[in-house]
Amino acid sequence: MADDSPEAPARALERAGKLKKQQQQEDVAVDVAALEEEDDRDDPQRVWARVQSNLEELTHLAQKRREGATRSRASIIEELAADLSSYYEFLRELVDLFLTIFSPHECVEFLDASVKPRPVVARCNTLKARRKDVAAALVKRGCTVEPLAAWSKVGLKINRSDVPVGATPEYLAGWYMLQSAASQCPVLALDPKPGERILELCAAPGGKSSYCAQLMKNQGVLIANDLKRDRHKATTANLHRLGVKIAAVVCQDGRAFPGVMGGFDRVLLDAPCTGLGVCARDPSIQGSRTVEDVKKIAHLQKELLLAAIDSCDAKKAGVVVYSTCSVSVEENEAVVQYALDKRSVKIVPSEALDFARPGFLRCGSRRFHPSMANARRFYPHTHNMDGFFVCKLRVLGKKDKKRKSRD
Ligand SMILES: C[S@@+](CC[C@H](N)C(=O)[O-])C[C@H]1O[C@@H](n2cnc3c(N)ncnc32)[C@H](O)[C@@H]1O
Repeated sequence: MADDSPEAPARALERAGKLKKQQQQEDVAVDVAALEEEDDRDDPQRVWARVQSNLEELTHLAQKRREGATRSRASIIEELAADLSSYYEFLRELVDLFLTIFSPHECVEFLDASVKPRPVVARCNTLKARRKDVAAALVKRGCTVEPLAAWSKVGLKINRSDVPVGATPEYLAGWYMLQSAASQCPVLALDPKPGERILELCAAPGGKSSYCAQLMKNQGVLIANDLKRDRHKATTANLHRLGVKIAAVVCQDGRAFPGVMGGFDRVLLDAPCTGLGVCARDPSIQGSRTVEDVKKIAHLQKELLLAAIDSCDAKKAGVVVYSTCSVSVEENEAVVQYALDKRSVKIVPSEALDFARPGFLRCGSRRFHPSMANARRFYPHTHNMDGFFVCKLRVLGKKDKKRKSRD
């Protein structure tokens, strides 16, 4: 029966008000639940647990399918990539890129090692001191040191130090340079000899150039070139401190270098790159580098590599070493393959670097020359070194080879 008493409108209003309030409370309750759910999903512990369970599921996918599981490999990888991106704070597109290089399990190992610092390494400068003297001086200053590795005669790993090792009197006197283990490898591949003409095309701040001068025993000619004038002060200061007497510091765009000087016995191209192998040193890389950056820089790297080859003395079968501190295939194997297609060069082994992983012969739909196995890849999770790529080329003849097929 309809309520037509005088109080009816007031009661109806009150009822409506109560209903509205109840509805609002329910809405808030729903939102809080949704937020809690979302927070829980992003909770690092839960994300990590999901990563582990997805890796487990991928390992036993066939068996799980037989037992009735219905998730596809693609959907597991999709969730894994999203979780890895949130857990390690890498852009999602970078995680996708790493998943084209590594298996899912290895990708997790790589990311985990990538965000942890690498050991501090002193490269002893044999132009001024012996390794045992450097070691003794550092120990006296409260450092704990050990030889870097069997492949290095000059590296010292500094495990603990009570003093800033970049400011000791021995450092200032040029007895050693702080240089990561991986950074020393391109120079070992180049193998410069006393009396030779050596070019480093992208040399600032001079870490690798000074190592070249050391192996050349300060005999020969060393050109340390870099595009960026503001970086030259650091190069000059380092070369001076380390007692290098054979270097000229030059400021040219490396792409135009063959028009400036040529006829070098060996050329090192330690190319500008995205730095995807050295994220621990610069954490901003993981949240800012994009796949578009990789493409752009690969274009520059190809131009620089052709210029490095053209700066060599083709008659003397010159040597070019190409290196980057990136792990992307686009900046490494693809750049070298471009040079193989455009110039008369072949990839040769870098014997000193046998311990590292071989370059890729394929990645996704890309195929590379079989000799790419002579290139070397270094990773934080396998070698406790920066992510690096090193490839040694021998120049076979004059430029502009028009290849029809890969031989
Ligand atoms: C990876 S760093 C070189 C590090 C150096 N080899 C060392 O060991 O100390 C790359 C260098 O390339 C230089 N660079 C960038 N574009 C260049 C270009 N077009 N020509 C020459 N140098 C360039 C940058 O200024 C940067 O110093």
